[in-house]
Amino acid sequence: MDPARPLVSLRGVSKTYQAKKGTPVQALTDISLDIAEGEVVTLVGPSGCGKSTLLRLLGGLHMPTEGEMLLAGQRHTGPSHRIGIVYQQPLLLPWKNVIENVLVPIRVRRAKLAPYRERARELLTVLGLDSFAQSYPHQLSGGMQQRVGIARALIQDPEILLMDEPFGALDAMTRDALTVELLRIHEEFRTTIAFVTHSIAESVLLADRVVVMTPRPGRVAQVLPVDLPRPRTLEDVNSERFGQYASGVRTILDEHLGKHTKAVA
Ligand SMILES: Nc1ncnc2c1ncn2[C@@H]1O[C@H](COP(=O)(O)OP(=O)(O)OP(=O)(O)O)[C@@H](O)[C@H]1O
Repeated sequence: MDPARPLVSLRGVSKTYQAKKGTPVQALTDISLDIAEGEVVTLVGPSGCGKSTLLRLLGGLHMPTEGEMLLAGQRHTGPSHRIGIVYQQPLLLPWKNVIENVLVPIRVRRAKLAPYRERARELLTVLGLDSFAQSYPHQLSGGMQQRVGIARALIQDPEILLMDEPFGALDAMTRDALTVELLRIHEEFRTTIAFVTHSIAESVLLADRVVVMTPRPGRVAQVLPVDLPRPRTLEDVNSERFGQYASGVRTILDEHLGKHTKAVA
């Protein structure tokens, strides 16, 4: 990481939602965080602490109430094709086949499709979906649909990939398979990733740094560097060092939450 030139920089960022009726909700307060190019940062914290809000700010989908956000040194003021987003539900268009779903962001930008078709096929191959390019979403399992969502987020070669509990709705085995897939994608493309999860194990396995957040209004409780060698595999979760990192994250969560955490091992 080159701290002198982070890809993303948040300085004193706060976010308050103004309800039409009722009291405003302060979701985040005074977040300062740098994310370096190629880095994987995972965000963990109790339910409602503002993780998704932070990701929406990074995605330019919401603006902070206070503070400053920079993307590659420029003020970050809205959505951009330089940012790919993967949600918990992939929300594929049911009337379009897999390859057309992957190409949706290109259509939305009204860019020429032809140069991206080859890229879409490459991504489907990387994600093990090459023989499903012409299939429709209802013909795919939940894990396969999420892979399409990941390919769709990668189609524009984003500088940063934002992932909001992308594997949270999947069964444990599919979740493990996709975690391995994501590690492989990161090895191959070195995409910068910000990843929200409730799983401490997932947060440690993926991360260069785990950002542990406090209960709402979310602040950064602590940033924990994870110095495990890459490439990583699922086997790594059995190592002693992995266990130490995981219990480090749990201790910080417990300090800030008591025992009321939704996080799981
Ligand atoms: N659009 C909105 N308008 C008003 N309040 C909102 C809005 N979005 C989120 N909130 C509130 O902001 C707080 C943070 O929500 P957010 O979804 O960012 O938390 P989270 O950490 O991602 O939660 P979870 O882990 O349960 O997904 C919550 O109290 C939530 O009710």
